Amino acid sequence: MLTVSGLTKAFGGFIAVNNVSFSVGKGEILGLLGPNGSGKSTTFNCIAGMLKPTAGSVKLDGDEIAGLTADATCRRGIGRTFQIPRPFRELSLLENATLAAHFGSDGHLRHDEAEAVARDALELAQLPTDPGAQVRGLGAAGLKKLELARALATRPKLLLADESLGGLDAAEMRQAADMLKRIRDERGITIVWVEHIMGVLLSVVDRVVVLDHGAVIFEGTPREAQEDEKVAEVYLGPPETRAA
Ligand SMILES: Nc1ncnc2c1ncn2[C@@H]1O[C@H](COP(=O)(O)OP(=O)(O)OP(=O)(O)O)[C@@H](O)[C@H]1O
Repeated sequence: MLTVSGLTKAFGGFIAVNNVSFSVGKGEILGLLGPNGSGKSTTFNCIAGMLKPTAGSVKLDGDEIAGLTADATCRRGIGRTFQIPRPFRELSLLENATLAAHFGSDGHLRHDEAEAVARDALELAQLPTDPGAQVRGLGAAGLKKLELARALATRPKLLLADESLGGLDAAEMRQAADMLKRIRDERGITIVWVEHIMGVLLSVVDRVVVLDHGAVIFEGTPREAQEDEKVAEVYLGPPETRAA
């Protein structure tokens, strides 16, 4: 469904993403991993239209989308969450999700239709749907859920989830991972999940791509990733420096 080929992004003379290629099949959950600064967000932003690639191709169901704006990629069916949630804090949860539903439909939904889509998205993210439920008072996990609900309300076929585990405790991480899996299992939504920590992600994703210094250093199953020496080196350092 998504094919990234030779994706390159330079900031001046610095190449943040260097000739990156991978693909994601329909209904798959792909984990895009790598340490801080390895180029994950830049790759993600080139796919979602927040950045224009310097070179390369991004195809969604065979159509070239590299260089399209973020609005255009959203309307093609790419929904994304942001690492740092920035909801409209003065609006209710339902209003936040309804706005996202309107945005995702490019204004083609009636308000009651957008609200129905929003309720469904909030339910999927396990948030209250009553109009009185407010953003204030939500903790880190609640804000991450709202971020997910807003992305789902745009009715994506491909969900790009950015650092969904940041700031969560172990139980909340497990819940966040299970939620992404359920979204794929129940709705068939394809997911690219960007994360710098491997942990719980490996128990949920079908395949893993690991970036380091802007390049793909590994692609394979979660089990293969756990056994791969290059991946271990990137995450744990050279063998001689690791604790026994
Ligand atoms: N707008 C920019 N201008 C210049 N350099 C940038 C810009 N955005 C990112 N970079 C650099 O590109 C490299 C890759 O950054 P990127 O944010 O994609 O990494 P990341 O893997 O997502 O890291 P993190 O896990 O910390 O979010 C880093 O060295 C970063 O400093």
